[in-house]
Amino acid sequence: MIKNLKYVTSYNRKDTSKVMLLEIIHSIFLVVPSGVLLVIIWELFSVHPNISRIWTVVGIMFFMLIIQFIVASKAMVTSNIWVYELSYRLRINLGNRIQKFSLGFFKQRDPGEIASVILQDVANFEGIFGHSFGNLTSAVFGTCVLSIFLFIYDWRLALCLLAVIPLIIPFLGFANYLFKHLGEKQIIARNQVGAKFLEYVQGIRHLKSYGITGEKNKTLENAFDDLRKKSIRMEALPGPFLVTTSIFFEIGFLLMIALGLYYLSVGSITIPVLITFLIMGYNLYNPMKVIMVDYFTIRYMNESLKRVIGVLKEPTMESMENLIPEKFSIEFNEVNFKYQDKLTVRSLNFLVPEKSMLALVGHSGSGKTTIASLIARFWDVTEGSIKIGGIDIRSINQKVFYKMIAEVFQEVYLFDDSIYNNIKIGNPEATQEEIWEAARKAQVLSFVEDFPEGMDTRVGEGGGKLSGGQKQRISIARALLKNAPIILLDEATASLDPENEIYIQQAIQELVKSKTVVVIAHKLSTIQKAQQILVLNDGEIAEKGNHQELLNKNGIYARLWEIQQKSHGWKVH
Ligand SMILES: Nc1ncnc2c1ncn2[C@@H]1O[C@H](COP(=O)(O)OP(=O)(O)OP(=O)(O)O)[C@@H](O)[C@H]1O
Repeated sequence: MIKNLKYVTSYNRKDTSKVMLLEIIHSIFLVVPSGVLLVIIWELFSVHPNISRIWTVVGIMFFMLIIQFIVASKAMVTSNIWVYELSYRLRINLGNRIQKFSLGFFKQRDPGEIASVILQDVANFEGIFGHSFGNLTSAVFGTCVLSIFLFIYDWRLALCLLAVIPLIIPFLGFANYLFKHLGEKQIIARNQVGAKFLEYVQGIRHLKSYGITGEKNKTLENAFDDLRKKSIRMEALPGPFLVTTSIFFEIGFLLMIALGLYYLSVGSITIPVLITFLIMGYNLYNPMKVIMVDYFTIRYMNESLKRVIGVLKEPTMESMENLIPEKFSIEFNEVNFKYQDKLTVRSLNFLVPEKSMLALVGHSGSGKTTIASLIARFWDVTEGSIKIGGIDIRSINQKVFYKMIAEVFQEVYLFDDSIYNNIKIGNPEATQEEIWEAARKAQVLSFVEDFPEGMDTRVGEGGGKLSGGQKQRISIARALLKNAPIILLDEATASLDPENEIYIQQAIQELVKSKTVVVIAHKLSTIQKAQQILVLNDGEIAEKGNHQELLNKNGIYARLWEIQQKSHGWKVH
């Protein structure tokens, strides 16, 4: 826990020391007035009380009270600013870090989980740490200062009060153990609720269309129920152990009274000392109770912090050397790739010369999308290397790399903005003329003309107000505007109506002109002109050549070709 707190507070070391110092001063001024109380009691019990001395002490106590008030206010404001500053930095760092993760990271992790780390876990840190850090610091120092006073007055009674502490350690240890494990489970359940809720809201359209909102709602209810149970367990199970520790404090206090009375009876202490112990002794335990409660909340917060730091420490995909290629050939050298432990593509060796087209063909699950994703560096290869223009893609400057590649995949994500702005994403610096030109070439204008607001028409969340073919044409326009030298294309013509299909084919012809193209082909008729075709089988290259060479081989490709010729428009997978 200390390590995690050190990690976070390192964002603002200067203010951390300042807050600690203020809290220490605050705790000293909090307990010192009760320390000088003995002087008043002493005077009151003397035969001739020195009233002016009593007033001086009262004056000192009043002065300390004012200082304590000023320091406490300052500590509160400073620590709040400090904690909000730390959580602000945490959020910014998380945001910056997330930008550098492989795109594969987002496919692997639940978006709800990532969101809950940024929103919930950081908020947990902010809420708990701001409140408990000051309490804890002042309680620890308050206890130390108070103990020193008590030891000065009578070390035997002070020892009696403190002797209960070792007895409560095993109970605290056990409560701590329970809290850690149950807290971990509660946080997982809480994040599950977030993730399931997000999934439910995002998928509600499809759930409704299949009439299964009720079933999914049940899953959501189960997640809520799980969270309820785990939250109750987390609060209830360590509770009895904490209550037991309070009983030890009461026992310690009673023993101190008994011992004090005995010492008084044998003349070993005076009445003022015993009265001081009765007042201050009870106060000694209050900060300890605060320590216990706040310690457990801080432990709970630590579970959130662990997750935040876990995300901050996830490996990023930064460039090793920041090189910039001048040519745009693509070369695979002995590439193997595993998703987790599953070897998905193996021993891939091929070269796509600059400005030529490579088509990937194969049954569903044979590895076509994985190869395209590896070129786009959604993931890094497990073994071997991929080079662009002779440079390992891991050594290419990241910004340059993402500008070099344009993807037109089946899944098109459009922002809830105008068609014009959605195309502009391809190149935010493009002029109005360039955007209209891209829209024309990608056959976007041919459907935009039917909309009253034309290019200013809002497409709705995720492009929900457009058809699949229309969305794809916008994504081609984006790619055209990007004018990247490498195009990764996932042909999705099978689900489109004939009119849309013709438009998209025309748009693609525009897009791939003079580019290095890797196309995931579903209809073999569209790739006859490709310079190279790779036929994949279970992640390996089964056949390689151009259309005619592969037909001559009379293997898998020739069979697929024959099937597609017979059933016109039939999809390969
Ligand atoms: N994110 C992932 N995590 C784990 N396994 C994956 C992941 N993505 C794909 N796979 C697996 O890798 C294998 C290859 O998948 P890939 O998507 O590359 O095939 P494909 O040839 O493009 O299929 P399709 O034509 O159906 O899109 C499949 O067995 C698939 O289950």
